[in-house]
Amino acid sequence: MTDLRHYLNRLRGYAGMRLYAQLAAMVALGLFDGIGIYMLVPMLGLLGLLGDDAGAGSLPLAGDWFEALRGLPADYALPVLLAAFVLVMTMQALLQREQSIRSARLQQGFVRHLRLTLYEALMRSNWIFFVRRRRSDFHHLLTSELARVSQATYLLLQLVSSLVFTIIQVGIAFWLSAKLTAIVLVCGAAIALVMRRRIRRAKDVGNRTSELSQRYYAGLTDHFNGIKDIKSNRLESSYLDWFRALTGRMESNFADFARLQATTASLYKISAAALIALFAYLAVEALHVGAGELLLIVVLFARLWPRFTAIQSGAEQIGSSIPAFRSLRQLERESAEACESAEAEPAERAEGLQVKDGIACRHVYFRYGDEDDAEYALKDVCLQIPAGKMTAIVGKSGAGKSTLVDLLMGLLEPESGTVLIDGKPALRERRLALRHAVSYVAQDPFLFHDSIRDNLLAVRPDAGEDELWTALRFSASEDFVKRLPEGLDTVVGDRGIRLSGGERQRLVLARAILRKPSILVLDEATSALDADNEARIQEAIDRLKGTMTIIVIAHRLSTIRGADQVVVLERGEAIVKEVERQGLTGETSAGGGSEPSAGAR
Ligand SMILES: Nc1ncnc2c1ncn2[C@@H]1O[C@H](COP(=O)(O)OP(=O)(O)OP(=O)(O)O)[C@@H](O)[C@H]1O
Repeated sequence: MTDLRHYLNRLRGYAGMRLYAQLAAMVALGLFDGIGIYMLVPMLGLLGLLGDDAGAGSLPLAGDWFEALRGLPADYALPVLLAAFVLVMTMQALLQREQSIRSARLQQGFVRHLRLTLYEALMRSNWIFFVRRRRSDFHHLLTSELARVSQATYLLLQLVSSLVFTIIQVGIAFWLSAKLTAIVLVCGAAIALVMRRRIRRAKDVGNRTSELSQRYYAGLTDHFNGIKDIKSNRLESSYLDWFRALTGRMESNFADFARLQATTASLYKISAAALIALFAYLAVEALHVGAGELLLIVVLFARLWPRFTAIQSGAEQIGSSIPAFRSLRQLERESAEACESAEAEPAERAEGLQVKDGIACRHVYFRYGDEDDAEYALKDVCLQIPAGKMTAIVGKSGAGKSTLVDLLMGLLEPESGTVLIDGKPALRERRLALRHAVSYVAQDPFLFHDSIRDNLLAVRPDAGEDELWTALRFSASEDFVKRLPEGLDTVVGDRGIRLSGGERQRLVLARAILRKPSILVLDEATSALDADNEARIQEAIDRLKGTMTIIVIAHRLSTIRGADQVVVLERGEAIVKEVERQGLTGETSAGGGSEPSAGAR
């Protein structure tokens, strides 16, 4: 119930007055429909299908109309009534059309609002939020779960419309015959009470649907990301088995829901038949109701009963979709808690913070888990990254190199200790401003499924053709891009799959340089290059020294040869080595682990 309340509040908050206008239109539609039915009896009377005493004369209000119609010349009465009937029905149809369009707009607008709010909250979340979560869950929520919420919104609007319609028609029926309507309503209420349990069962099915589709998305994302490993290790059959089992569970879950709905529909049909029999018996034998009144009540309830069924089935479906809204809300709440920038960055700050002296760590501790016994990835790290110089970070795999770089770039916050930018603590605002000035080239370079040109322009849309080629030249990519059949307009494929690892790395490096950063961070950025290309890039990076702060994570000695200082990390602890200008010799292995011969902590 709480989830439903939150959902309704959210819908009301989004739609505001539009929701009440929709409700008013629904009321008007119900009234028009009721008037249309009400006109049936005078019509049938004028057609001579009902006897005088059993016709409109016995109905409230209709008697006056009927008399007025009878006052008209005989040739005009029926055409006037029929024309009025067509007019009422036309107005109802036009209003219905307008209401359907507005309802669809409201539904789509609401779903877009949810989509946008969640996407924005995710985009504004800090890095640790992403580190601790599965990416496929975001896809799942933003696609499949949102589609379920969209469906629930559609059904909710239908349900409200059915409810309004039903209430109005029941009101009319009451007015026509309070006794008969009371009988039908008592039976209806008894049935609704019995059916309540079925809505709860629908909710259980909905919970299972959320859980299964989340697994489905997570599995698919993992499998297609790792498809090369699967194919090369001939693991297809075990993944197929997993897929068969999960889709089997999804199928039976869906079948459960279909069974639930079909049973509900048949229960309603059976009870409708029993009710009509009881109703006819009581009307004729006990209450001695007139033919006109009986006809109207039968018409009304014949139209209303399917609405009861629709209300029940709509409530079941909404019940089964509400868990999707709950998951959405939960992620929204969690990402709001992890929000690092509440509002859009002012344009002037997009320039980025220019680091003059350097970035420093003072007794920095960091760990990924928030449990007490979680291992520290960085322990008591003290170091200074001087501005305009090149610092290399080396160490064994898992020593904490990427974590340290993430802290220096302001992506992560230390658990204790301080990161200082030009001697001032790197508080949130400064960290965000710093990131505008950073270009980061990851270990696993990422390219969008787009042309090379668009991949480059993604970081600097205003860059001219000359600047693109200069950046490509810098990263030793010019030759291979020129050789591609469509040059800069060649589409690189999903994550750049149509290029070799080394080509991808060089393009990402070109993109990083194109941004003209004041801090360039290279995380094993040349690991996939051959010696020749690496040497060319190394020379280019050497030429950058003095113009920007360069931080490189490296395994190869060749990569750190030009560094001004080397930070050796070992199990999260850092040792800093000043390097003689002539470069590093074999005394320090880039794999880390050797004792420092000089340095400061
Ligand atoms: N997302 C994460 N969640 C939990 N622990 C993590 C996460 N990322 C890294 N770690 C842990 O933090 C420690 C440091 O990892 P980090 O990636 O910084 O090492 P690294 O020196 O960059 O390694 P490599 O050279 O293999 O990339 C490791 O023990 C690692 O297991």
